[in-house]
Amino acid sequence: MDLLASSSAKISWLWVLTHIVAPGLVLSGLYTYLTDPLKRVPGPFIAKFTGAWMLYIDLSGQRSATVHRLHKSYGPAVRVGPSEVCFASPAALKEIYGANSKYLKAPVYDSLGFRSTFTTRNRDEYRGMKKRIVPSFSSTSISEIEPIVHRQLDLLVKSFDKRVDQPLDVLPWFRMLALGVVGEGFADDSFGGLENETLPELLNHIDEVFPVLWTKWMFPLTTAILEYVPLKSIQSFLQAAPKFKKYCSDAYQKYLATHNPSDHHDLIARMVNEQKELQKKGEILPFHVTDDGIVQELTNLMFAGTDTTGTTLTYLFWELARHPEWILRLREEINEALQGQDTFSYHEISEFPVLDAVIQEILRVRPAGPGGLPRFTPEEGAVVDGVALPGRVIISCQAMSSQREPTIFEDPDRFNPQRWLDGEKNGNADMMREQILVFGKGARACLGRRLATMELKCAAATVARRYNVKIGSPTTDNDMEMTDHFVLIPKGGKCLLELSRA
Ligand code: HEM
Repeated sequence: MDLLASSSAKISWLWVLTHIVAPGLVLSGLYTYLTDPLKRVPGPFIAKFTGAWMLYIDLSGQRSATVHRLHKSYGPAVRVGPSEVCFASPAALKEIYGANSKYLKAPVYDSLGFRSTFTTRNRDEYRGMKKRIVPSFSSTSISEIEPIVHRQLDLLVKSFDKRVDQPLDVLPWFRMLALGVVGEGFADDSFGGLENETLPELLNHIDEVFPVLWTKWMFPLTTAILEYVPLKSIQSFLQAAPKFKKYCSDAYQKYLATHNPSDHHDLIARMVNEQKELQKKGEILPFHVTDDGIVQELTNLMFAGTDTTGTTLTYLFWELARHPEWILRLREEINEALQGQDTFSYHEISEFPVLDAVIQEILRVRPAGPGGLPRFTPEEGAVVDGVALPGRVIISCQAMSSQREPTIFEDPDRFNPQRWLDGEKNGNADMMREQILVFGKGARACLGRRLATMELKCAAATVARRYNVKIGSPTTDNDMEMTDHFVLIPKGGKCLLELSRA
């Protein structure tokens, strides 16, 4: 009797499975497929169902290279997840990032650093934050930072002089230069890298900040569990973001102890003065002028201005080592104009054509931010480059693809500054510049662009004038393969070159 009952129970479960569950799943899959508003957007089959495959690619640092390959196979619009589409066309660039864009930053920005101007998605909160830091990026403010750039470059050259004619990993040196500039320029603390010729611990934490915040955002449960795992390496990894922030918090406290903000007009002084004004009026402080808000803004500026500029300079001198004719042309241009003058101001060199072409080309072919800048479609949906999208779809263009558009850049993977010199003569330069996304575009474009350009040009002129550069190890080209975790990172984590006095 019992046997009969259990076998009839088995039959009925099997029956339910084959007659109800399986057809139900097939029908619901079919319904999802037929009603899927993105079904006509080409892409890998798996992307219709999940974006998880992209997480793996993201973690391996291959996102921008993979999306670039997908565009080559599928065309200018590629679906990479159930509600994520990547674009690569001039029309999409204009639509998504152009003036008066209706697309807000996507939620992933919550994990791209501390709460600050860069990460804020809400339009009104963003306006308040931006208003407060914009004056620090005016041409007057940038010219006030210029002496810091030259001072840091003097230190760099002193260190390089001691290390000529031998293989040298230039990556940490250019990172220390970049950190020194933004550190002293915004937080009144260079963090001592080039002064002590030692990589500040802060730079090791910067490396880990993005992966930590990103892991927390993507896998909150796993991260919560990891917090209880008593392994030193895991705990140190998880603590990277607070440790990094602590350096900026200490610099802020040191500034307050040594300056009277009302006598100054730098970034910290302006924020603290606004804080005091509001306190005097008895008003509630918005987050961005609280002490914590100020420290978070400073922390993000260190993040935004260090590896971007440091990595660009590293890639530049690697490309110059591979194309020595360009370092010679650069030196010739500078020496001819400066006529034996030892020092120079940015104003004197900023318009040099070869220097300008070399910098534009390195930013094009080795963009410090190669990947997509994700935005969100509004609730009512949108049409991007002829593709109809429902609301809340993540859309993006990436510098890696727009800056390698073969119809605009001949032989797009090659470092060839000549294309910019020719472009200025034949009138194509503006069209080429339209494709450049390395600093973003539109209302959310990089506020540090002017500062970064000044720093890149001064550093390129100083170093190219003084040294010849060659590849320092048979592994260098392999080490310099591009990987990215939002910011470009050489795969090998180093760049061995050999400098010799010119
Ligand atoms: C080669 C150097 C640099 C590159 C390639 C670069 C790239 C970018 C990009 C692509 C964005 C826009 C991100 C988006 O739309 O999602 C951005 C935003 C930003 N960058 Fe840079 N950046 C560089 C240097 C700097 C420096 C030196 C600073 C200042 C310390 C800085 C500060 C900022 C800020 C504050 C924003 C946020 C702008 C906003 O949302 O209004 N950047 N940067």
